Amino acid sequence: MLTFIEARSIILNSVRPVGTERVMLLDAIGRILADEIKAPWDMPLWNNSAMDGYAVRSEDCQTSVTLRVTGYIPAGATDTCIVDPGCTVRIMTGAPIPPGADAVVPFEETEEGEQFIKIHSQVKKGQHIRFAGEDVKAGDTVLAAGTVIAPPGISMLASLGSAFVPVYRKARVAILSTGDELVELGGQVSAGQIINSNTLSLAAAVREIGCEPVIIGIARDNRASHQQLLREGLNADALITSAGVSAGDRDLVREVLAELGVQQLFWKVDIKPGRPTAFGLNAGKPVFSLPGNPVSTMMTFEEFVRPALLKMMGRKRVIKPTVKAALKEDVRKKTGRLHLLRVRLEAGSDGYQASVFGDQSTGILRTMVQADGFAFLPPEKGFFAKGELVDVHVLNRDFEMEEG
Ligand SMILES: Nc1nc2c(c(=O)[nH]1)N[C@H]1C(S)=C(S)[C@@H](COP(=O)(O)OP(=O)(O)OC[C@H]3O[C@@H](n4cnc5c(N)ncnc54)[C@H](O)[C@@H]3O)O[C@H]1N2
Ligand code: MOO
Repeated sequence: MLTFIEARSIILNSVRPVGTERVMLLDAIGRILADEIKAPWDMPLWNNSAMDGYAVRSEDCQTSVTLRVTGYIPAGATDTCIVDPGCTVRIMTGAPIPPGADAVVPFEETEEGEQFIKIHSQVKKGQHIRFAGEDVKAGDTVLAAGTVIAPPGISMLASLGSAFVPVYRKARVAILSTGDELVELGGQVSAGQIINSNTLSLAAAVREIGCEPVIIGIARDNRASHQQLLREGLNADALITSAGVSAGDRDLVREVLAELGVQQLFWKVDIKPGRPTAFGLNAGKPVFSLPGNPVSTMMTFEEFVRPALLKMMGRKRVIKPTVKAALKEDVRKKTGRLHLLRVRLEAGSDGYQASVFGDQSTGILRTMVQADGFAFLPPEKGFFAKGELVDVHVLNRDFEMEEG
């Protein structure tokens, strides 16, 4: 059977970015830049003051000096005035440095009179001036292709006049649940039935990473229903199904996918949970068949589907960060399979600690709701002592934030 790493590699080697589009700058937040952005001009465009104060000629100010105030330049001024020897000009932060001046003295370092000011400290040439091009030079690459666009990137693009930005398109991801026992949220739940939560957890997970979920519905446990809805799902950029992939009598997903031309690349991975996971390609588009237990569905999404979808949207870093964490208690497991345990994390001065705090059965949703990460317990070992370091995939970093 395939190992976890082998299965994930097959998936990641099979997917490609879905394509690009241009969006308005504000809509680019959180998206991935598709082309590098070069600066069309210097930033700042001209030498300007970094302080509210006086623009001076530094050579005049090597000892205590009195200077005549001959002008005033606010930010945004278009006409400027020359600073002659023995003179100074009042200047505001962001205003252009006037000809003649080569330094700025902040108000606090002057003694201000009506028409004269006194400066007692020595002034260095260039002090408190922001020079043209000191931040960015025309032609510099300011954002590389593949950058996740965050507010600082938006600021840079706005400053350089980019109203529209080339980004990777959002992948459209079809989601199909399967099973006769399922009822849609809001419907009447009779004996033997359960609410279709997988569609919603998957749609939420898909949306959380910036893809567009396309909810296909529920395929019932017969061939015709599977054929109709799987075919519909195959129109999207990717298809995720849940349930119907293990050894049950009515586990039809793989069979019908094969009939529809999907080439299966693997079925079954040596992990717990998630063993019945299958993966295939339909004309280059990925098809993920995840096990139906809601916990297994979400864990296999996190570990197999999420990295693939991120790659399809142009992301380079797609695998969750791994930290080493010390187990807070002894843990036993069967040997033979890689086990992914839902753990809570604590960050202390000695590093991370992981507690296996709840029932790890795949039927227990509550443990999933409270987990900060998945601890990876390797196949060959059956006992892990308290204090032993294990690899943990961090689900989110909220546990490291402080209460306010
Ligand atoms: N003989 C074997 N039996 C099972 C195996 C096996 O290898 N051999 N694997 C077990 C494992 S592990 C898992 S996981 C499950 C997964 O099987 P399926 O993917 O075929 O899923 P189902 O059996 O249809 O459903 C499992 C479970 O999840 C509930 N479910 C399904 N869909 C949804 C949904 N959309 N929303 C909420 N809950 C859902 C379903 O009612 C079942 O309780 O198979 C084991 N058996
Ligand atoms: O692999 Mo199943 O996914 O153990 O619950």
